[in-house]
Amino acid sequence: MVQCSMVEEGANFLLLCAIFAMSIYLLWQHFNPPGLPPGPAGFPGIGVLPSLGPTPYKTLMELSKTYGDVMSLRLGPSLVVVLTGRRAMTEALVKKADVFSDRPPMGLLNLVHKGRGLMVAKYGPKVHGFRTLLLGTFRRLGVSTPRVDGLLRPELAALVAAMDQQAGQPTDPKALLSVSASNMICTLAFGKRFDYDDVNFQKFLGKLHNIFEISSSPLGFLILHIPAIVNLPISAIKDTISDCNFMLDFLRAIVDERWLALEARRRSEPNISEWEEPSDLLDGYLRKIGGEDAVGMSVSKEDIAHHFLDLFTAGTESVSHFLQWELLYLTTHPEVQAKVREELDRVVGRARLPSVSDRANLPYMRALIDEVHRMSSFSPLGIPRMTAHIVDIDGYIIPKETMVLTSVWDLHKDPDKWQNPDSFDPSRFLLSNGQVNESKLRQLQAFGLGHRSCVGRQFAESSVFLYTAFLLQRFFFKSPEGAPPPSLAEDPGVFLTPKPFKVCAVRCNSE
Ligand code: HEM
Repeated sequence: MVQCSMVEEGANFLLLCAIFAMSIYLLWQHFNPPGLPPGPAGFPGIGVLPSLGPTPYKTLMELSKTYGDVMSLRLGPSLVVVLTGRRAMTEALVKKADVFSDRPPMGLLNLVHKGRGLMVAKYGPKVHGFRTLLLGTFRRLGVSTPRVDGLLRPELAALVAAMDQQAGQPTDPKALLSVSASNMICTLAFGKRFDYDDVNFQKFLGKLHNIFEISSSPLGFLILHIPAIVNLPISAIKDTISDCNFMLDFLRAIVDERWLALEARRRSEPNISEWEEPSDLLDGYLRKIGGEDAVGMSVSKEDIAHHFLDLFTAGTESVSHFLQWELLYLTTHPEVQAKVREELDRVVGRARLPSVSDRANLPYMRALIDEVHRMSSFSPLGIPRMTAHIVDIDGYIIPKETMVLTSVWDLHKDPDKWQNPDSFDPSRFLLSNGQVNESKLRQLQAFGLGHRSCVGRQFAESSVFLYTAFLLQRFFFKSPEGAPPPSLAEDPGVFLTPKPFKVCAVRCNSE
């Protein structure tokens, strides 16, 4: 009897061991399915997060030299695939766009949008329809044509006046550029700008800034890879959600006011097809309410508020970051500044205002703008994507719902593609005849690729061009007298900003 129960216990023990071993194997299989792209091993639960260091984009660039253009690793519990190099990015984001166009859950923004909005929504007919509506309205507003000059000039004039008030004294340009970039989005969205000292607008900007700070901070990085963190009682998270809700209320109020005006107009002029082109984005969106377009998409006032929140979060800081980097490079490279102003003086002069139609005749200025994009690479890993279903790339298997990062940093800094990649040299984008080298430009990827590429790109390009031309037509930018040269190193984060610096905007004397 005793012998029999010992045999039974032994068998049970073996069975338990077998079940345990099988569970471990299945778990391992679940987390490391066969055929994954190669990559560094990490620690259970946290993956390689601790070894990424303060500049993950640089660490990932180094790792890709060992593991290749398609690399997999774990950041926190989530499986992440990192694409490096244009070939791998085009293969995934363009050729297999239907699989690579979702966004992973982005903690805070998902909580705020609750399924609405554009930037964090899953790709499908609704996002496609909204992007089509947005791009169509941009076209009707003429954002890449001289029609946009008139729309943007009041804000450019206000920025120039604010810089004049500084009277050439050393000033950190960050706050001013941020309020101005935000006003550009207001102009585009609602056809109006706010005074820089408007109390409500200041409050709105403060909230926008807070959202950006937390998204770009290490906490933002952690939330992206361990979304459950948003449920922890962390005051910064609660504050950000309430900031987003404040911004939504601000936008809802504007949408409601304009909706009432539109309804009144509809009553007096019922035939909308006879109306003139929309005056701003909101006008274009509101005219769609109640109707359905080809993809069966209807628009509500609430959709509009959520979309506009995305336009502000995506559009304000990107343009403001760009301009901060541009001023920093112009200040530290006076020879480049002199060259771009010489071209501007020759082509536009000082007697008339620059127009987007001048862009084609200012190759050096275009090259300057592209070199600022390359050097700053302020979104060094793009905005994350997620696979919609299982897919193969280069013979590797990438499971459904895998986060995908694009190594923009590597693309812009690879010494095999760029001579002296760390030196600021706009002429790298020019041919020997002084014209822009279009094939070199195609190596840049500041605005993403495929179905989820930057929807505001044309507007961003026109505004950045007009800012550059307006400011350089009027001011010399130089470092404060006797101050050490400002650092060109980035403040690391999800989005890269320059370290705080001061600049003197001195009026050009011969106007
Ligand atoms: C210098 C300026 C800008 C840069 C460098 C930039 C860059 C980017 C990048 C890299 C993405 C992600 C693309 C991808 O996933 O492939 C993006 C998305 C986006 N951008 Fe921009 N952007 C700029 C300005 C703007 C402006 C001014 C607006 C609004 C008017 C805007 C609106 C958006 C939106 C809504 C998305 C999300 C699109 C989607 O998920 O479908 N951006 N941008």
